[in-house]
Amino acid sequence: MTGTVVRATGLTKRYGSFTAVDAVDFTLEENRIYGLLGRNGAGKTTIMQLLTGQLFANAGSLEVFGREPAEHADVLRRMCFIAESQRYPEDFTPAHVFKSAPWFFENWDATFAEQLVADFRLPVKRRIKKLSRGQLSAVGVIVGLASRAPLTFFDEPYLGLDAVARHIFYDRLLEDYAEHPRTIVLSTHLIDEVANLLEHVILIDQGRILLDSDADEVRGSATTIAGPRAVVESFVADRPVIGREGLGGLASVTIDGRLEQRDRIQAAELGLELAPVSLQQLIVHLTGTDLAGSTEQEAAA
Ligand SMILES: Nc1ncnc2c1ncn2[C@@H]1O[C@H](COP(=O)(O)OP(=O)(O)OP(=O)(O)O)[C@@H](O)[C@H]1O
Repeated sequence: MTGTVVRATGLTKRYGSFTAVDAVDFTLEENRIYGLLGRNGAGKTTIMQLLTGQLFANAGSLEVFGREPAEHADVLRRMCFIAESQRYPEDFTPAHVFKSAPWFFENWDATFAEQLVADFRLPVKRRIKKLSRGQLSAVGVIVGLASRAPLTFFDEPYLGLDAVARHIFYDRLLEDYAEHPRTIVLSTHLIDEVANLLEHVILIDQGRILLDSDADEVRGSATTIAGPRAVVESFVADRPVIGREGLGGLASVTIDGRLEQRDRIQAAELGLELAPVSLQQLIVHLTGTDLAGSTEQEAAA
């Protein structure tokens, strides 16, 4: 059974004369993992702050679990928001944070939190202000996971986390989500890393929604064709090209849309390889820039 957890209509947030969130409409459904993606300053954090009652909208309507989130304790209690630079009380240790977590999160699983502490090798008795950047992020990730809040937001939670720790986060998130489904919103620039986690993608650009789509549909909406440059270029000649890469005589060209069966057969006969397009490539195309600062080589003209 699924239901709508968040319903935003015409949601608008202005800072003075600047419109950070511009009349957006979207819903978040129960028990799905969302990617809230977009370039720096797109409005992702602002949207999450509106949803978690930390900011008031200037216009539009917002329902979270059927009510305005701000000042409704019963709604706020069902949410967990992990910010990029989460703050904790002065002189707290991670142990203090985890001990007080059940007051805020009724689904808190202390055993799961302990397992995560071991996974992240977190020194729980060290004062938070003495923790490394990555260890501080691990505290937030542990709170976000072990709280099992019905609506959980991770706003770029991995600052300073090394690759091993980030993959522990992704693995534990997926394992735990399978056992305890809930709605999770992940805002990140490391799109390729989380691509397989995401079930739905909302792409924000300059305060507006550019894409709101099932992740599988997004992935299937373009194709990469690779092989000898001349053969590839001839194959894509009349098709909508959205990206080109290559080295020497080899080219890899991405086209918008799916290929028909006869095109696939023709590509195979020409010895061309067809590959699915990464979510990141598509998003780079849609927003006009590489979010992760990719070093992929553009094909020589
Ligand atoms: N308190 C504020 N006063 C004025 N402008 C603000 C304020 N907070 C955010 N903004 C502006 O609103 C826009 C959206 O900011 P927001 O933090 O939501 O972006 P973001 O998508 O989360 O970006 P990033 O990926 O860089 O974290 C930005 O242009 C930002 O400069």
